[in-house]
Amino acid sequence: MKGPFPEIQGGGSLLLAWQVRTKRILVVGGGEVAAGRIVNILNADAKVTVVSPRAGLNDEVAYRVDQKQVDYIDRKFEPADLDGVDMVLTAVDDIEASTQIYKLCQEKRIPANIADVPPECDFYFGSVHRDGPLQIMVSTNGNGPKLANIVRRQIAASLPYNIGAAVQRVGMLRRKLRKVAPLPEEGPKRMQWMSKVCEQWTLDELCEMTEEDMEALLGFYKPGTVPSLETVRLGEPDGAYDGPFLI
Ligand SMILES: C[C@@]1(CC(=O)O)C2=NC(=C\c3[nH]c(c(CCC(=O)O)c3CC(=O)O)Cc3[nH]c(c(CC(=O)O)c3CCC(=O)O)/C=C3\N/C(=C\2)[C@@H](CCC(=O)O)[C@]3(C)CC(=O)O)/[C@H]1CCC(=O)O
Ligand SMILES: NC(=O)c1ccc[n+]([C@@H]2O[C@H](COP(=O)([O-])OP(=O)(O)OC[C@H]3O[C@@H](n4cnc5c(N)ncnc54)[C@H](O)[C@@H]3O)[C@@H](O)[C@H]2O)c1
Repeated sequence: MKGPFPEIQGGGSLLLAWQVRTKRILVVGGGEVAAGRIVNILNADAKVTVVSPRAGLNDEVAYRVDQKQVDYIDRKFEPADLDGVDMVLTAVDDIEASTQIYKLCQEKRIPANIADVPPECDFYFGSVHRDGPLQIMVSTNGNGPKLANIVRRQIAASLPYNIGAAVQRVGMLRRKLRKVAPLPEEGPKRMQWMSKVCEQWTLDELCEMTEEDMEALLGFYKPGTVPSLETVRLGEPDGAYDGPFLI
């Protein structure tokens, strides 16, 4: 009999939004695949070291090195390169070197992705859509990377054109709200109110919300009720309010 709880569907992977801002990531190799990996991890503000002989660098990786967007070691991988490293990504055209690096990473318990060698990956990459603070990742769990790319593009095409901007505005409003209602015990009410704003306002309204609108909206802050953008712009609480809820 089915229980009331979600059924477990094993065989997936754990999709996370890994915060690598303060982490050191070693990229082994400087070809086309490495170039793609480097974009992904620089977009996540990681500290990046690339190790690869200069002759093997493609134009994009050479550009990142010249611009000092990454630290660079001009030679083949050596085990000491793993010192102080939090994550390793390899993209080399040398299967034996890859396997050796993966084994060293396992010994040192450093999570590693060996490009295109699934059994030697602690985690896979996915196909990612990015629009400002919004990221959507599609994984087929190793079944069909090209299909992941196709699904990702289809999802992206179906999104409202301004969704990234809406997410960015909502983030700003949430930070401001936490200043207006900072107490931990206000958390549940604050969260309910924020959810209501997201549900009641259209995406277009969320996007066009200026900082002035946000300040005005927060002047109306009262758990359980959210005024319309129109009301906020009129600047006066409507009949439903017994005045701004000031903390
Ligand atoms: C999503 C993406 C992210 C990225 O790499 O950034 C990614 N591969 C991408 C493209 C791509 N890779 C390949 C093709 C050729 C067409 C085809 O085979 O379909 C294309 C298509 C293209 O180039 O357009 C070849 C390939 N890839 C892997 C193998 C080995 C194997 O399957 O055994 C082989 C076969 C080699 C061979 O046959 O010899 C393995 C992996 N590739 C993964 C990720 C992980 C699983 C992700 C998932 O299942 O969702 C995993 C397991 C490990 C990893 O590398 O992390 C990126 C698309 C990004 C985008 O465009 O949006
Ligand atoms: N390019 C693709 O679209 C693609 C698609 C599928 C699979 N792959 C696989 O991904 C891997 C990398 O592909 P690529 O296109 O980036 O290769 P590439 O030939 O462009 O680059 C390989 C890089 O590895 C470096 N390298 C080789 N041995 C090294 C070592 N011991 N230490 C440090 N650096 C070393 C080289 O200098 C070069 O920068 C390969 O295994 C390839 O088969 C690539």
